[in-house]
Amino acid sequence: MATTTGVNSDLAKERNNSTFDVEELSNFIYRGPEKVKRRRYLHNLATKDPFFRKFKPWAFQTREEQYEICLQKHLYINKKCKELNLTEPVDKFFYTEAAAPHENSPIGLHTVMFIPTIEKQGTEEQKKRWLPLAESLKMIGTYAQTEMGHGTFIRGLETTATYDPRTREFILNSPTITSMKYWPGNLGKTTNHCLVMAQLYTQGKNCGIHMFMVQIRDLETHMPLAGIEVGDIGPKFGYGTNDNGFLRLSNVRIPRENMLMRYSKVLEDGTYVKPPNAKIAYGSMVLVRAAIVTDAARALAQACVISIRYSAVRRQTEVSPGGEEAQIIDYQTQQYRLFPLLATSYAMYFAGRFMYDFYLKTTAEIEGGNLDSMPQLHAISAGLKAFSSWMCSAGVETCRLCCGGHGYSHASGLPKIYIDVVPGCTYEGENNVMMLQVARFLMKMYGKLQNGEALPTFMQYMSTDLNKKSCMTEEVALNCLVMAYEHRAARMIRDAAASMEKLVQSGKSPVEAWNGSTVMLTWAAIAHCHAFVTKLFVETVVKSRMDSKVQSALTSLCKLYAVHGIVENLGGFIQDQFFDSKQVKILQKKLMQLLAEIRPNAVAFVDAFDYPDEVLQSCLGRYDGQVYQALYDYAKSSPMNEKEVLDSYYKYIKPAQNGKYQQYSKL
Ligand SMILES: CCCCCCCCCCCCCCCCCCCCCCC/C=C/C(=O)SCCNC(=O)CCNC(=O)[C@H](O)C(C)(C)COP(=O)(O)OP(=O)(O)OC[C@H]1O[C@@H](n2cnc3c(N)ncnc32)[C@H](O)[C@@H]1OP(=O)(O)O
Ligand SMILES: Cc1cc2nc3c(=O)[nH]c(=O)nc-3n(C[C@H](O)[C@H](O)[C@H](O)COP(=O)(O)OP(=O)(O)OC[C@H]3O[C@@H](n4cnc5c(N)ncnc54)[C@H](O)[C@@H]3O)c2cc1C
Repeated sequence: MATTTGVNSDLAKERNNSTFDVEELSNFIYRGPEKVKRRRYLHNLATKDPFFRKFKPWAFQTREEQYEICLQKHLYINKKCKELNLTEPVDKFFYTEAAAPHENSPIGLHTVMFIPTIEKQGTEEQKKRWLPLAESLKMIGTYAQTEMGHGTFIRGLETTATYDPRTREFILNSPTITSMKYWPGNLGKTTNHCLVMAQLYTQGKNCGIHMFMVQIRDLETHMPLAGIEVGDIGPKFGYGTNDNGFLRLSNVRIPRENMLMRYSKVLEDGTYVKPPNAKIAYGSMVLVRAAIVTDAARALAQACVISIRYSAVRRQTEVSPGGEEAQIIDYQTQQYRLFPLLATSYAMYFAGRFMYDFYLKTTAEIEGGNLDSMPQLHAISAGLKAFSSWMCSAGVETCRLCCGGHGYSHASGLPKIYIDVVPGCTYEGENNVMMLQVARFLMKMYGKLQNGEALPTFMQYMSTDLNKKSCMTEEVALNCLVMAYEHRAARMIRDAAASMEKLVQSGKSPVEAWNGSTVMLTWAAIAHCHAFVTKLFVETVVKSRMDSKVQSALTSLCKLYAVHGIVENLGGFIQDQFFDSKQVKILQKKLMQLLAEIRPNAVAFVDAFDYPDEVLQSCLGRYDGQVYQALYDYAKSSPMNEKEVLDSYYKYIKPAQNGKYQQYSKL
């Protein structure tokens, strides 16, 4: 019988049975005890602040309330960050995730893209002019690139910015319905400025897409300015807190100084000066792609906390007649669905950590004028963004399904996490398109390999001997697992290249050959990302200093990640007999062993993520495991239960019971 106070006894037992100290693992995840302390301090500041608790729960809010409440929260967050002098992105991230969990900010684009784009693409003079206004929210901006007709193919954008040397102005226009800006976050009702990506025309020539600062609303009245039509695009799958918008520009004139001119320029007479690399203008997308990796990992980690704690508390079905009902976490099928996701959440956390460090290092080089690493940064960020958002979105959905009926309720907290993470598969570059960008990079690397040229370290696995067979023994060593992933990726890269070559030899043009091979190219890119993430996980557990018990437990989790990925994608690993059937059996057996090995530590692994209940906002994922009382309280708090008898009973049900349907004939 479950108790209704204190910590649920099953959950308490789980915590007693773990083989390692949870605090030690938290210290490892968040890079040391000081950082754990800091994170807790920031979480506490938010969760204990009565301001954030005064609103009704998100799931009970109308769309308009979702927007308005979230706006208040984020403006307050902005104010508090200033008061508390929280300037580091990591500090802001932790404070915000606790203050407004999975509630996409109506000023988010201002922070995540508008300000960074000015910082990275603006001249010193432009930064001086705009950044103080943006910091004080006098200017609230967004990143307006996508149009109704074009999101992926940005060279095909239709918005025009035509330079008029007589007035030294650009004239912006949306010449067609499809050229209307559509989707930019915060654009509909919140922002008064936006950075508009438009085709630059000067001296009668098209110079490609460039960024322009455009004021769209009056700074006092907030009314749209002349030539501007702007609004909210309406309800979406999620993101109700965000006013994604549309924007139509008709002969809007802006001064020449409003083109972002750090790299490309239009001189007063209209002369165009090229940037050192045309793709440098895509930098803000790279920043957000890099951030999405951590964001996706966080979503899956929280979903795992909820579903694994719930699985430890939930009992269902007598295993033997008349016996006690089992904890659902003891069903092997439940473990098979959840534990690999637990492992994936760790893998993605480490990938996010790597991505963040790599982004900072590479952009520092770019800022210093060395653009050599731009292609690598683009390939890695595009690949990890797509791989992580795919894996984590699908994983959150599986976590929800693993919670049975209660997972379908907003009380679980899982739908909210899902609708927040899944657009990551689409925005900042649709995932298939991003994988094809990775494939393009891989094909270049393959060409270099063929020419005997040096490859960057992370691509050197491509030179592996593809006739070699796996070194896998009963021990299932980590290095053999990494080699398997690298072998599969190297083979798929070669096969995709061969497919293109064959098509070219058959008389197709290179473009046709590419299009005829995009499925194989995508397979190769996914396999490459899978190998990259697996290797990173293995290196993290093998090379990092940490408590020995934590290391041993984390090694099992890492092995599960790698073994499960092979078993689930077996075709790709046995296509060239890399593994023989005996080795496949070893791997399948190992997978079951690992599930059992991880079982006693499952709750400890999720506890180590250290998410307070206020952040999870889940009746099922509570630290104390008192899920049933929480579900009951949640149901009672539903606005549908405020009245015992709803007005609709008198208006519709009662008349229908009396055979009266006249009210419908009025419609
Ligand atoms: C333990 C860890 C815990 C620690 C916690 C740490 C805390 C960290 C704190 C910080 C985290 C903050 C987290 C915040 C979370 C926020 C995340 C959520 C935010 C949500 C907001 C999202 C809002 C969404 C906004 C948008 O969607 S904006 C619009 C985005 N649009 C796109 O992405 C469009 C996609 N299309 C394209 O990019 C391009 O069209 C294309 C790349 C597909 C093709 O481009 P193009 O046509 O120009 O290409 P070509 O064919 O001409 O040329 C190809 C060559 O160009 C190179 N290329 C392309 N792009 C780039 C690039 N970006 N850089 C470099 N090079 C590039 C190609 O490589 C080709 O090169 P080649 O010719 O040599 O082969
Ligand atoms: C919640 C949300 C927030 C957003 N916020 C912003 C924002 O703040 N600012 C902004 O500018 N934009 C924003 N966007 C827009 C977003 O960036 C685009 O939706 C995204 O880039 C995908 O473009 P698309 O919608 O045109 O899809 P499409 O390109 O039309 O994709 C449709 C399908 O076609 C396929 N496809 C397209 N091109 C190719 C190709 N070359 N090869 C193979 N397959 C292809 C895709 O894989 C996909 O399956 C947001 C979108 C969402 C959902």
